[in-house]
Amino acid sequence: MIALDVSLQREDFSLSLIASIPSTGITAVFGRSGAGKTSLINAISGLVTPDSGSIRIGSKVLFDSSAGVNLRPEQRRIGYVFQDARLFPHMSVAKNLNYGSKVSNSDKFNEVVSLLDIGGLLSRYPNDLSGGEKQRVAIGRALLSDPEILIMDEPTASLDKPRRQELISYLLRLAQTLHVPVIYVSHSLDEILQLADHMLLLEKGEVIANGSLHDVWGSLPMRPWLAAKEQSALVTAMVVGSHPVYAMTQLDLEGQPLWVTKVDENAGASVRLRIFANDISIAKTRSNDTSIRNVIPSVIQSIESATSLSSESGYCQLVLRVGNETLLANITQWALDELGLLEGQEVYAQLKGVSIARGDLAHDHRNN
Ligand SMILES: Nc1ncnc2c1ncn2[C@@H]1O[C@H](COP(=O)(O)OP(=O)(O)OP(=O)(O)O)[C@@H](O)[C@H]1O
Repeated sequence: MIALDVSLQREDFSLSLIASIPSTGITAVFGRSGAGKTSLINAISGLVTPDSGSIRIGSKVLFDSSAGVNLRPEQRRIGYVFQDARLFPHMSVAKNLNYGSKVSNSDKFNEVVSLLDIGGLLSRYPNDLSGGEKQRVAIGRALLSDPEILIMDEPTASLDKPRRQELISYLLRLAQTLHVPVIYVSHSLDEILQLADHMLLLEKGEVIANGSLHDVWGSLPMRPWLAAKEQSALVTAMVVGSHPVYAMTQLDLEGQPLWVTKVDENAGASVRLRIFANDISIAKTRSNDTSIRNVIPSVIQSIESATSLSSESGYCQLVLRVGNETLLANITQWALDELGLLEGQEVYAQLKGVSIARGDLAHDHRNN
C-alpha cells in the first residue's frame, strides 16, 4: 500500500487528504484543473514538502513530519515522467537511458529497450525524435533508475491522437510485464478507462472518491464528469470463443452470453467493457425477432429521475443488476410509465452497443 496523509497550505489552495492506494497496477489521479493532482504527486516524489502528515510506500517512510523524516527526491526511488520528456539534448538516447541508471544488469536494459521498442533509436539525439519516441525514452530512463514506483504526469499531453494511442499500448505492455506500480495523472477519461486499475478523484485538494476503477466509475462523484449521453457502466467479462461464421466473439458476463466485435484475446481472458446508458433499451419480455444480439436478463435495482441526474429532463436512469455487475439504462419517463417499471422487477436489457475499453486484464488478478 501507498499510504498518504498530506496537508499542504498555499495562498489560495489547500491540499488535505488521507488515502491509501495499492502498490500494484496503475492508479489514475483525476480531477479538474487546479484540484491538486500535481501538488499531490510532487509531494510523493519529494519535489514539494507538505506542512504536515506522512507518506509511506509499504514500510518505507518517505516523509513523516512528526518523526522529522523527509527523504530527498533521489532517496525516494521514484521514477518521474513529465508531460514533456525533459531529455538531455546533448546526450544520445543510450546516454539518456543510462543517466541515473541504477541497473547494472544489461538484461534489464535490453528488456526495457525492447518493451518500449527504442532499440533503433539508441544512437540518435532527442532533437531527432518524435514526441512519442521522446516520451518512450523518458519512460525507459525512469524505469532504468530501478524505481519502486513510477509517477507519470500527463505523459500523453503533448502528443497527437494516434501517438497517444501508441504510447498507451506501450504503457499497458509495461504494466503487464514489469509490475512497477504507476501513479498516472490524466485529464482523459478514455485514457483512464484503457489503463487504470484504480482511481483517485480529487476536488479542491480533497479526495472525493478512491477505489477500483470499476467502483469509482460507478460512484456518485463521477456523475458530473459524464454527460447524460456519456454515462456508462464498466463491466468485466470473460472471452468464451469466436463465432464459427461471423467476425464476432462470445463473452461471458455473469453467466450470460454477450457477443462483441471480434477481439484478439484467448478464451479465458478478461476484458473490460464500457456499455453506454443510451445504448440499452428495456423490454419486459424477451423478443425473438430483433436485430439486437445481446439481450441480458436483469433486475431493476433502482430508478433515478432526471432531477437527480445531470441529464436532459424527460429521461430517467435505471440501475440494472446482472449477477454482481451493474448496467445503466437511460429511458424516457414516458416509457417508464407506460411499461409500469418498478424497482425489483425482472426485465430484459437490450444492448445496442458494447465497446471494449481494455483487453486481457488477467494481470490484475495476479497482482491483487
Ligand atoms: N508554487 C505554488 N504556489 C502557490 N500556489 C500554487 C503553487 N503551485 C500550485 N499552486 C496552486 O495550487 C492549486 C493546485 O495546483 P495543482 O497544479 O496541484 O493542480 P492540478 O490539479 O495539477 O491542475 P492541472 O490539471 O491544471 O495541472 C492551484 O490553485 C495552483 O494555482
